[in-house]
Amino acid sequence: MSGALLSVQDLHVNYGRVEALHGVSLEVGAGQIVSVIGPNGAGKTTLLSALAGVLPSRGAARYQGEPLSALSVEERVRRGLVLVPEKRELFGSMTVADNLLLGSYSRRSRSRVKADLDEVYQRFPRLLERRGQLAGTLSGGEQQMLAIGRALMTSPKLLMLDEPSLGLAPIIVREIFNIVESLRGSGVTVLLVEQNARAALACSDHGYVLETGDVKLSGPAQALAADPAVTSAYLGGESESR
Ligand SMILES: Nc1ncnc2c1ncn2[C@@H]1O[C@H](COP(=O)(O)OP(=O)(O)OP(=O)(O)O)[C@@H](O)[C@H]1O
Repeated sequence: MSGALLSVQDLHVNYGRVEALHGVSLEVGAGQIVSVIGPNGAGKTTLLSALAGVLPSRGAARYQGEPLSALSVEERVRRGLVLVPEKRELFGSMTVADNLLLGSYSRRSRSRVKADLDEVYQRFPRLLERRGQLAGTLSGGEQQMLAIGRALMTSPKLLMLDEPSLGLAPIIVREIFNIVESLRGSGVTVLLVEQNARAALACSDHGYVLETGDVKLSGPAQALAADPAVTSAYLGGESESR
């Protein structure tokens, strides 16, 4: 894919002497939703942490055509490469509104912050209702919405979501994936890491299967969801159309 927003080639990441990613390559085109699916320990979180710059890596990754290695963690965020981590990392003793405002800490214009906040509340009416509530007292699904909402306050171009469905009831998972899908219409590109392969592939354009630090399969999400190797390992043995 030429002109990809993110292009990763032969990415290696080590934890000490143990290599966790053995040369991962992937591309994310502007406006796409791209999923990385795979089992526990496959290296999904490691991949996103390396792309966010919080883990050192080797290989060639380019974001907006520029070598990622030249960009600090802060510079990546400033340019719109934003990670919503698996553990959500909210400030539990601060209110919903204050957590959201923390996402806009680098913004100078108050009117822009206000506009972004209004947009987040429009997308997540539940956060508006609970704006004065302490983040630590929210349900798991609400906390995930807050984590995504806080990331949206940074005006991301490429939002990297690490297992947004983790620990959530199926009905809430559907709500979260509807939100992810709605981001496409807002010009936000998404790189989604998920163990819930069915839900992830159903809302994605393209998918990669990561196993023990290697990309084992990749292709259009619909084709992957119908691939017997994927259905037997990740989709409970049945192929299902979108
Ligand atoms: N801080 C660490 N130190 C040493 N090894 C680590 C560390 N973090 C992860 N690993 C190892 O790296 C490999 C990839 O882990 P990673 O957390 O990236 O997988 P994952 O696909 O995100 O799994 P999960 O879905 O369980 O979060 C695993 O073998 C894991 O044990």
